[in-house]
Amino acid sequence: MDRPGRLLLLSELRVRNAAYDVSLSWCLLTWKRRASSPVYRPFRPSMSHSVPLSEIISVREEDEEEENGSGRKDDGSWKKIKDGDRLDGRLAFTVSYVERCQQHRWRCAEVTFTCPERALCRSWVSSIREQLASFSSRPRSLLVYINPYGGKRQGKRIYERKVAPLFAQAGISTQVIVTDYANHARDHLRTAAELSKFDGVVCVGGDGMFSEIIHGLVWRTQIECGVDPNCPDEALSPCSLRIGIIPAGSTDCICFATVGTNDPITSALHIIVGDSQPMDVCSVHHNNMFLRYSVSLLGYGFYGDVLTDSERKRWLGLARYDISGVKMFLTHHYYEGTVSYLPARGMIGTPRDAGRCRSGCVVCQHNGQIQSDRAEKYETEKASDCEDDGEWKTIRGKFLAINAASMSCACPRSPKGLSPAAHLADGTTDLILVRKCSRFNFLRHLLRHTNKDDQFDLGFVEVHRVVRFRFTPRYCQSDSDLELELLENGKRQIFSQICRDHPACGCAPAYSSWNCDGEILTHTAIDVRVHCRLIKLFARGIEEPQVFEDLANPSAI
Ligand SMILES: Nc1ncnc2c1ncn2[C@@H]1O[C@H](COP(=O)(O)OP(=O)(O)OP(=O)(O)O)[C@@H](O)[C@H]1O
Repeated sequence: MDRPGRLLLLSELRVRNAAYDVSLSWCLLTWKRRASSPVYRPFRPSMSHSVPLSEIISVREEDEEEENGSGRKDDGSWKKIKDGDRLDGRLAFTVSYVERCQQHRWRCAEVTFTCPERALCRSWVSSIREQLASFSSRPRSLLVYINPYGGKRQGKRIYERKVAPLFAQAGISTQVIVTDYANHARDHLRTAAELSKFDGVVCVGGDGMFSEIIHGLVWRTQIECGVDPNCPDEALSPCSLRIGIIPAGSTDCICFATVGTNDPITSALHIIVGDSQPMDVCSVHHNNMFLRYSVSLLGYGFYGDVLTDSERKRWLGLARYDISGVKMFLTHHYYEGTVSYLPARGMIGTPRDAGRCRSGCVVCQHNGQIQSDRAEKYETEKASDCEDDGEWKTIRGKFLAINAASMSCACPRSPKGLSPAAHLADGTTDLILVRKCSRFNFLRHLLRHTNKDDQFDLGFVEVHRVVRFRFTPRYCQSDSDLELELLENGKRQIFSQICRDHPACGCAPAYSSWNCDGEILTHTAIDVRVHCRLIKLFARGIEEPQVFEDLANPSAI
């Protein structure tokens, strides 16, 4: 069998009139400048470049016009060719590849090689094309949904100008649907979409649009696999199609957490090279009735109230979140209820780790394996109480906020996010309980989302890594629960309840709402279960700066 590093081609070719030794192996394309003089030249550009084949976007033979220096590109546009770039009638080919820029951005770079003979040029082009065609993870056909009203209403323009040309260059065929109404994409995916024709689904929009896509895709997968989506105890079947996100919304939190930047070109390149990032999805039920899926934040209390209030102020644009945030902070409502949860057992990592979920995360890999082993065991043993072999814990109290973060929820506004050490694909969610405290203390907690201090290192905040949880607001608790509480707390409690039920007195409301990835849920009593690695994105997680720098400057490797 051939070894991965085996050399496929080695030739002396020219790049900008300089001689280079160019080699092609199964994993790398390398071009190294031939030493013309032994004199040390510190300011000369790097002498050696390497590009992983997996990051080559396309290769094309230069046409006659370009060879003759007329400078016409394949797509009909014109580009400037400097004198040194003129190819003087010799045959040449151009390789487009991923180049890393600052802040996790990717760009498409090009290098043109000039060959001494036509046959050699053809051999190079066909060898590189053969290698690219052998990458089975690369999508060939994509179903694209564009929300024309997301964010600044630039979705269509962003796709047409920045993304479609790259897909065409990489030879990807597309079916594009511009949505006509909210939930158009979800409904199309649930029923009409011929999914067998595609290798992936692309969402051009924000987090709300992404949520539509997963609701359509996850639902469709369950129906096709015979799983009842309304049953909270059923393990959901993973979706086979990957999802790409081209950010064109207002916050684009999911894109930021999985790619490290909100940049349409970077996202398009991750799709083209066929990246794959698994991701957990939480199902949210109320009494055996499916409500929604969530991938980022479920928030009751503060974050639920901010969303509810901001929805009434849509006309204010993005400023509505800040205004509602300040208003809800000053209002300082707290809510009573019971949280029960199933802690994550036998897994590595805690919500207070210093390490972060990054590309190739070992915590996700380890915990994901444990979860799939358990799921297999469950399948073979069919143990009805498999889940209950863990111990449910219960906390009753008054809370300013109850948050479940299935990912860090980092975004440009809050670079650390609500739970900085949360993982994308470890099968858990971080349950954060902020108990009733003074406004000053709550402000301290909120400010820690933006600075370096540990936001959980406060007496009134607790955090648990869980695989399932339930919440019941106080006034949904059973009569016997309430009687017990009243007996415990004495007569004063009865008057407080009467007061709360009486709107005229203007005291705090008894219920908040759940903010589920930016949508308001219709019920407050919910049952949430994490489904490990239910979906996959065309992404690779945020790359560590070290990896990033090494690959950006491969000659240094
Ligand atoms: N054609 C359409 N007309 C009206 N609404 C639509 C249409 N297509 C999609 N939507 C809805 O628009 C909502 C918002 O879209 P999207 O998430 O793309 O942008 P955003 O809200 O500005 O960004 P973010 O969610 O990142 O803050 C989504 O909930 C989606 O269901």
